[in-house]
Amino acid sequence: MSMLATTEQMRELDRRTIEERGIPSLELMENAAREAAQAVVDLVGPVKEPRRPDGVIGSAVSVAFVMMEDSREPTPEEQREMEAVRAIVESKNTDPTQRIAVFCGPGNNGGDGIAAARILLEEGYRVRAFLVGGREKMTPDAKAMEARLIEAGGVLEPLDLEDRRLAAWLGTCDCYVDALFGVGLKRPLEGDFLAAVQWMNGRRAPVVSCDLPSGVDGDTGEILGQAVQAETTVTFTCAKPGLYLGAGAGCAGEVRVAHIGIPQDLVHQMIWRGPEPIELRPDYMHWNLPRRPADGHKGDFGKVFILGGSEGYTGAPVLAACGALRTGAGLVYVGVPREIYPIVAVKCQEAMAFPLPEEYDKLLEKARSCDVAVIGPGLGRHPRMERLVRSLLCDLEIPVVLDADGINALSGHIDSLDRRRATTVLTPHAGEFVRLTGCALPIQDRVTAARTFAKDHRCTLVLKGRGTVTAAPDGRTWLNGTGNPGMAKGGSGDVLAGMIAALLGQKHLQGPHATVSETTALAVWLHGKAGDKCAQRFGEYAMLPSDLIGMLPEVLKENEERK
Ligand SMILES: NC(=O)C1=CN([C@@H]2O[C@H](COP(=O)(O)OP(=O)(O)OC[C@H]3O[C@@H](n4cnc5c(N)ncnc54)[C@H](O)[C@@H]3O)[C@@H](O)[C@H]2O)[C@@H](O)CC1
Ligand SMILES: [K+]
Repeated sequence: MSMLATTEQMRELDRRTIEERGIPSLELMENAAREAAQAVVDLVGPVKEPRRPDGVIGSAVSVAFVMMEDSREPTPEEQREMEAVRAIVESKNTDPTQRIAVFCGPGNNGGDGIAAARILLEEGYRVRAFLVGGREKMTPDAKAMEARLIEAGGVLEPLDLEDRRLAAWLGTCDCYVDALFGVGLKRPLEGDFLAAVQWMNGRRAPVVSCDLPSGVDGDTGEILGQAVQAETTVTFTCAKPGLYLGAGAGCAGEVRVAHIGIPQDLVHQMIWRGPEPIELRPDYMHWNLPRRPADGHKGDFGKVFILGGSEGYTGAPVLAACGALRTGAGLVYVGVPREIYPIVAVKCQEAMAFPLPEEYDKLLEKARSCDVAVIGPGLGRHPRMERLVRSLLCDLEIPVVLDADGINALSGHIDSLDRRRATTVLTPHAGEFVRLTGCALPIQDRVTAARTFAKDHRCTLVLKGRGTVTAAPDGRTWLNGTGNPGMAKGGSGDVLAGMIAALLGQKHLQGPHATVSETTALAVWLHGKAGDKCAQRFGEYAMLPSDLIGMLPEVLKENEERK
């Protein structure tokens, strides 16, 4: 399922499941815990039986000796403590049964952790569950899970990281479960919570996070204080936007969506058919690009008009043109300033470069003869060019993809966008978005920022970055899960602008269900997918935006409808 739920929607969904459908909250928690426990088992493997010693764990033993901060002789009591710590560390050799530490917060996320601890204990793992924060804050469900844990022979201990024996045991763990906070996180982590997060992040053993990596804002991906770096995040019922946005995406590891017994019809009613759904990716094509009509000719697959380029930026319009051609465009025209025309013309094979005519009307006529325009790649910020951009926006009745300096031309002139009679897709990165709107950096809630802009200005807004957000004027929103930091290089955006235009220009791709925004989100997904394949083949350091274009045949072919 690719629908995402906000933290507020999740709370409402839980509430209605319990109150209206009579499904006990403990049952939901038990299911959630079972899924989290399974993720732990997947990481650490089946329970190992105790076996004979086969040597000393060298690196771990040194833990015992770090205790002495100066070089004085240890007191007898310190000596005993060191021996005890050493014994704990060495016990891992005689008792290889996997050790799991579960860090539980006071809320229901903590309840999930306590229940997961019991399940793992019953399976035979060495498990210790720790409560972080005061007992007085524990929810009734968390307390009920504690009672079940005790019944199963376990105990919920307070977490004291100053306790050297405890720290030594924790250091021998094979896996940590992070059940500090889920959708109830309200403010930055501090004190014992922060210390627990830092502890987990400082170890090599993997972390399984319940619902969200603690410290990640589920709606925005913002890090509140610090956040757990998870190996696996088992998120319940629906994934949350914060798992794909910004820094949160970097903390989530592998995201697994676990069904915990919330009725599907309720999920459909509240999330799928909710007023402003957020999707992880556009699903309408079921990941198959429809076959090109057999009798189609080049005019049927979209004529793309590109306006861009300036002295020093001769590559940008060419990258956009190649991106468009490799995404199926029928004909691509590239209009560039006369002084760089000879350079651009040499770089173009299939695309048709032309020098910008002196007369505006001639340029307008040329653009009007096309199905879609890309305005902006490498255009520069000369006032004359910015005026030209605004005039074209006003006069052109074909869809326009506005990128880079095309977007900059709107700052202080947003009315040029509002007056448009045809569709506009804007593709700013954070810096361009800030210039356009005057909002402050960093943009904390990128989903809301993109949505608000798209609704206010009746356009499609693609806010690029980790977890690119595509927002439609009707409130629908897509988050993108593909892509990687290797794409953060000048030129990647030009390729994307060309790709979006190519898909918008191909009429057979747009049926009753595929809106401009949805098609745009598809281009974003394909672009990221090409990036991921480039990262695999060339590595994130070396891959180039032109490699993205080179990878498009593979990506598109994989997604073409099979014969
Ligand atoms: N019945 C339900 O509602 C279910 C809830 N589930 C789990 O419960 C979670 C939601 O539970 P809760 O609403 O109790 O929320 P959490 O468990 O995420 O946290 C809420 C508690 O943390 C405190 N808190 C928030 N930020 C803090 C901070 N920075 N420092 C210290 N304390 C802070 C709050 O005051 C509150 O006591 C979900 O994410 C999910 O993991 C699942 O068990 C499924 C069923
Ligand atoms: K968590």
